[in-house]
Amino acid sequence: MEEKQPVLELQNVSVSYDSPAGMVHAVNDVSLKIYENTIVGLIGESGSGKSTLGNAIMRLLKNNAVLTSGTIKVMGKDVYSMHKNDLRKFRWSQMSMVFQSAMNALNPVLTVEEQILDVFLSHDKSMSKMEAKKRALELMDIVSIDPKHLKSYPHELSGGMRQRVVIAIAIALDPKLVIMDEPTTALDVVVQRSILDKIKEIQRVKKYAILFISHDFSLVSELSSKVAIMYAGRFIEVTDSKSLEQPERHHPYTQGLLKAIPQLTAEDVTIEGIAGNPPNLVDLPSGCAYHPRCPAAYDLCKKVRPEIRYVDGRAIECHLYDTVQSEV
Ligand SMILES: Nc1ncnc2c1ncn2[C@@H]1O[C@H](COP(=O)(O)OP(=O)(O)OP(=O)(O)O)[C@@H](O)[C@H]1O
Ligand code: NI
Repeated sequence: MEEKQPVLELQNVSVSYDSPAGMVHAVNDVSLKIYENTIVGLIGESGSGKSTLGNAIMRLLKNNAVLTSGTIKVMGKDVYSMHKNDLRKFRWSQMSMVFQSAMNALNPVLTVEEQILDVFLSHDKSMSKMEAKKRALELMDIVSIDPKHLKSYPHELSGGMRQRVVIAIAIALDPKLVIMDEPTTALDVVVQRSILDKIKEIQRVKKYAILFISHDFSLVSELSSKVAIMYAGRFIEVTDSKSLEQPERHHPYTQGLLKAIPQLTAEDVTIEGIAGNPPNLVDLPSGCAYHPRCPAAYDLCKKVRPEIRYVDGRAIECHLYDTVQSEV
């Protein structure tokens, strides 16, 4: 049987920033496939490389960043071998991103309607203003914003509404892949919940492939079917979300993160954080980058970087699991 084409395919992707302190190895050798109608979560501590990867997929890296290895394909097309003009059409129509803190980056001098119309009219020169206005109204309905706010300026809207506008802009052209970088982080819990429910609802209807970036483990595992756990730029584990209900047979870092989630039902609600800090990405530790913080680290971990092993269907980079099985 012919294998279904992934919407997003990352193959051994690495990204570095050129900085005065040296090369910052922000993303290191990550591989992942996301198929249509699925949400994959990407989690990791601050500075682990999540946004860099999102920006890399969109080919919107900062000037001092370089894709040092690997390929990024969206709908089978290599994003980095695309001609600039094709890329301009491809971006937003096939792949889009809700950028971290984007709700604070809406243009303050344009109304919501002007910003949405701009997306339609800049991508489809043949679209009439009438048609674009009709589509903007439909979008407002999808993200549940009263159409009267089309005439509002961003500062007149609440944070939750601005975030809905940003999501509306990202899905305006009905892309196949939507990257959402911490789309609810700055919002209070109630608003966060309503935005999440909205994302789930839109995803169900539109069958998007979504890469959902967050540092909130419980939120990500609720929303996604699969989760990639990033540490020092590497996917140290890629697992189905369901498996996260059991703390056994995961990467020690994943286990540390799981322990850090407050268990509201448990009698003992002490939260154990992970001791230590993430490594300096200019000068990564030898062997496994997690070894200085890992309670289970032994000699080999300091010397040799672990290859991926497949443990109960999870891809784990850890020496504790010594049998290197092939992917089944
Ligand atoms: N323009 C830049 N120049 C140099 N280094 C950078 C630049 N942008 C990011 N970095 C570094 O790259 C690493 C990864 O950053 P990135 O923003 O991708 O992390 P993140 O996982 O998204 O973090 P957060 O959860 O805080 O958003 C960090 O060490 C950061 O300091
Ligand atoms: Ni980020």
